Amino acid sequence: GSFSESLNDKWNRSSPFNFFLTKAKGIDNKYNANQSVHIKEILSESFGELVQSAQFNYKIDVDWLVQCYPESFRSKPLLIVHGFKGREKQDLESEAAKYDHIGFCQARLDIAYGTHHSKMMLLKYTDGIRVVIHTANLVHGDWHQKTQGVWISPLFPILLGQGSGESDTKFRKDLIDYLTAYNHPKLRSWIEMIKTHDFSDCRVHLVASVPGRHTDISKDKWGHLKLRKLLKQVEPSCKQWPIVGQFSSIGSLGAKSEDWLCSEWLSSLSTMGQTLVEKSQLRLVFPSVDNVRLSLEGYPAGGSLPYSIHTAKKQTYLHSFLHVWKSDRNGRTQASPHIKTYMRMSPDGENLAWFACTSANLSKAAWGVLEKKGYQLMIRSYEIGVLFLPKSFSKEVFKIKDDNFLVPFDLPPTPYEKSDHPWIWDIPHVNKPDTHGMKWCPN
Ligand SMILES: O=C(O)c1c[nH]c2c(Br)cccc2c1=O
Repeated sequence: GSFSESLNDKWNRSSPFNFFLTKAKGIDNKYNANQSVHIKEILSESFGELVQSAQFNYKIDVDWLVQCYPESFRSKPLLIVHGFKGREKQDLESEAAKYDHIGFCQARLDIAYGTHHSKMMLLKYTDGIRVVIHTANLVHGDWHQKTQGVWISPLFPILLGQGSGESDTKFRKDLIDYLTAYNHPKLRSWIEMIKTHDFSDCRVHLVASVPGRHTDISKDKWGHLKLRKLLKQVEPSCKQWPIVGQFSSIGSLGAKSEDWLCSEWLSSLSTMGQTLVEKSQLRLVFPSVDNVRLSLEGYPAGGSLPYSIHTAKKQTYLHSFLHVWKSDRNGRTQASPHIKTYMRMSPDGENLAWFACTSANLSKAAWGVLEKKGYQLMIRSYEIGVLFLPKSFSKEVFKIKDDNFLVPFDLPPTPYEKSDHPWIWDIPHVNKPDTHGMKWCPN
C-alpha cells in the first residue's frame, strides 16, 4: 500500500518462515516491499511497546544505533554485548558515555583470533519477548545497500499455566545454553526472563558457536557438529543433493580440500558421514572482483569482504568451488552480500532439504575444527544462526516457489567464469573503474 505498512502485517505474511532480507537503497523498490525489512522498522513502536533490549553484535556505531530506536524508546535499558578489549572497548564505552540507558557486556574471547560475530536482538516488550537473529553489523553501511538476512521470531508471550514453554525445536533451551555460555552477570536477568516466556511457537532450530575446546556431551552443542546432529533429521532421499555455502569471508582452511573443507566440514553439512564427496556436491558462493566492482557501493563493498591475499594464496584449490553472487530473483545482484547462508538444494535448484542463515563465515574459527583425533571441537568465535528443517513445518522438503520460501540468491548458483577471480580486499584493483568510477588501492 501507499503507507509504509506496519511490520506486523509484513511479519504475518512472511509466516511461517519469518525470514527477511534487509532493504537496499538503489534497487527497484518492488524488491524492497514484502520480505524486506529495515532496522528502524524492527525497533518501531508499531512492532511492540519496548521495555528493554539487548543488542549482540560485532561492529557497533552507538550514536547510529540509538537513532534507530524511536524517540520514545531511547531511554529504555539497552545492553550491548560485544567482544572488544582494551582500546576498542574503551572507545565503545566512551561513545556511549552520554547515554545513561546503555550498559555493556564484554564477551570473553580467551582463544586467539576469536571474534564476537553473533548478531542478535533480544526485545522485551510489555506483552512478551521477540528474538531477531541476523547478519548485519550495527553500522549504517550494513543496512544501506547490502544483502543481509534477518529472522524475526514470533512474539513469545509470558508463560501462563503449566505449559512447558518449549517448542519441538528446543529453541528456548538452546538459546538459554548459548547465553549461559557467556557466564556474564548482565545476561543472567535475560536468561531468567526467557525462562518465564512461552517459546512453543518457535519453528526454527538454533545453530550457534561459543569459543572453547568442546568435548564429551558439549562437543555437538556448537558449530558444525551441532548442525551435523540436527541434519540427521533430514529426508534421506536428499542424500545426493548438492550442498551450497554462501558467505562474506573465508578463513585459512588448510593446504588441501581434504584437510577440513571436504572432510570434517562437508561431512557435517552432508550428513552422509562420507569423508570425501565429489566436487559438484559442494558449491560455494563468494563475490568475484566484478561482483564487487559492479555493486551499488562499488569497490568499497569489498571493505566488508575481508578475504586476504595471504590466505587466498595458500588455498587456490578453493577457487574451483566458487560461484558468483547473483540474485536477480530478489533484484539484489548489485546489493553486495554480507549475509551467510548454507543449504542443501535439489540439482535443479527448485527444492531445499534444509536452509540455514547465520553469522558464521567459511572458517574453522566459526564452525570449529576437530583436535586430538576428534576428541575435541575447537571454536574461536561466537556465532549464531537459525536452521529451517522441513520437518518443523510438516513438510518433507521446501518447495521454493510453492512454499514462497525466500532464498537470498539465484539457484542453482552460477560458476565463476575462467576470467573471474575471488574478491581479495588487501590488493589493488585498478584495471577497471567501479560503479562510481573509482579504483581500489588499499594501503
Ligand atoms: O562480523 C562481521 O560481520 C565482520 C567481521 N569482520 C570484519 C572485518 Br575483520 C573487516 C570488515 C568487515 C567485517 C565484518 O563485517
